[in-house]
Amino acid sequence: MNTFGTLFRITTFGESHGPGIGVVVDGCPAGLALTAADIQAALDRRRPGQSDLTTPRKEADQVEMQSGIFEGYTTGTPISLFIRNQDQHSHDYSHIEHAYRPSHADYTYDQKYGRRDYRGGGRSSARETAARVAAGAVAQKLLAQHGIQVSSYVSQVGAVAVPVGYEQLDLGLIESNPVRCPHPETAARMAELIRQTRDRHDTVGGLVTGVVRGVPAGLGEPVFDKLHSELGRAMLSINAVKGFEYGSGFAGVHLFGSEHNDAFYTDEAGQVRTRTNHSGGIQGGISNGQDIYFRVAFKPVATILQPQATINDQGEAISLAGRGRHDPCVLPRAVPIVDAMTSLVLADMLLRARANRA
Ligand SMILES: Cc1cc2nc3c(=O)[nH]c(=O)nc-3n(C[C@H](O)[C@H](O)[C@H](O)COP(=O)(O)O)c2cc1C
Repeated sequence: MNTFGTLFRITTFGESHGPGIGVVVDGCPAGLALTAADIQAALDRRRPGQSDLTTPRKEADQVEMQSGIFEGYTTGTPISLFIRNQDQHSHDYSHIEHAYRPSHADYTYDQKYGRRDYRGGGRSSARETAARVAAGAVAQKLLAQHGIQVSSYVSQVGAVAVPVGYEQLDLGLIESNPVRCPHPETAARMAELIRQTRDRHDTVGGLVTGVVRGVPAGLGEPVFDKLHSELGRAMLSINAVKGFEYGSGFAGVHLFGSEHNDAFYTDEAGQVRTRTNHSGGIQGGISNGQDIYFRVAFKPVATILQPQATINDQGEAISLAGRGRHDPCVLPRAVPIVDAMTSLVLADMLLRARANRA
């Protein structure tokens, strides 16, 4: 399926080497102030060539708004956003026409479809995520109107990790460095590790931490499409993602119930709050009004500029080395993708919550 969401719905289309990539956003309410600049700002955070830490590939990623907006406001009709491909360099890909790149999607696409666009991976290319980022910017505008703020940042690259939790960070610093890590000392060490990895013609993975503030209690669904299961599905649908955890996550198994329980209290303003937030702002699949936070693990991506043993589509052993321009670490560019997928889930749940009570 190329569609995501229930009431706030997106369908993405396009390949890395076709005319472009696009998205149709269905179900966005009318009357939301929206300009191309809102969407462009998000795309500029994802596009290649932003710093020496990302691929030097140049894609301007200019968004064209083709429908759904009139005089600066959404009209309630499908919003169609298109991003033309510019820097395709098809000749970079001839060496992989018949090869199965290790840990990429070539073999599995051949098994499923029996044919594939080998130039840059077609639909398996993370270029598709540009469409999600464009749609996510629309969702983020809707959330902002309801006081919901979505942010995410790089919290680990390889073994270099931010030593404190998100509550102790100034999330206003995320854009203060090219790594998108709001802990400047750690960001510098991460940048150094990414440069060393690039110079060794290798790749390195890491973690993105997502934080959502201002979520009212009551968003989410009780059984299969719990708020955290939808967030997990959204994150695990991003290229190169290997893991998702929210709240205390896997580390919670080290605590006893007496330590893990989030005690309720009512604050001076009469708001229901919890003293700790191991639940990650979600209980029974529904937001409880506390911050939502989660972590997403990205693998070291597959294309490395050094020879690797693999096979071709005839099953013959070959040696393959990546060519061209690739990210040594996709974490800095993954941040706006995590923001987008988070915003899409929450916008959908916001609209669904309106249908919950008489
Ligand atoms: C922003 C971003 C950029 C990526 N760039 C590359 C790349 O340059 N080379 C590569 O091998 N994989 C890259 N990937 C990952 C592949 O798209 C992904 O590993 C591949 O489609 C196989 O899917 P899987 O890893 O989810 O199983 C990138 C992922 C993201 C999120």
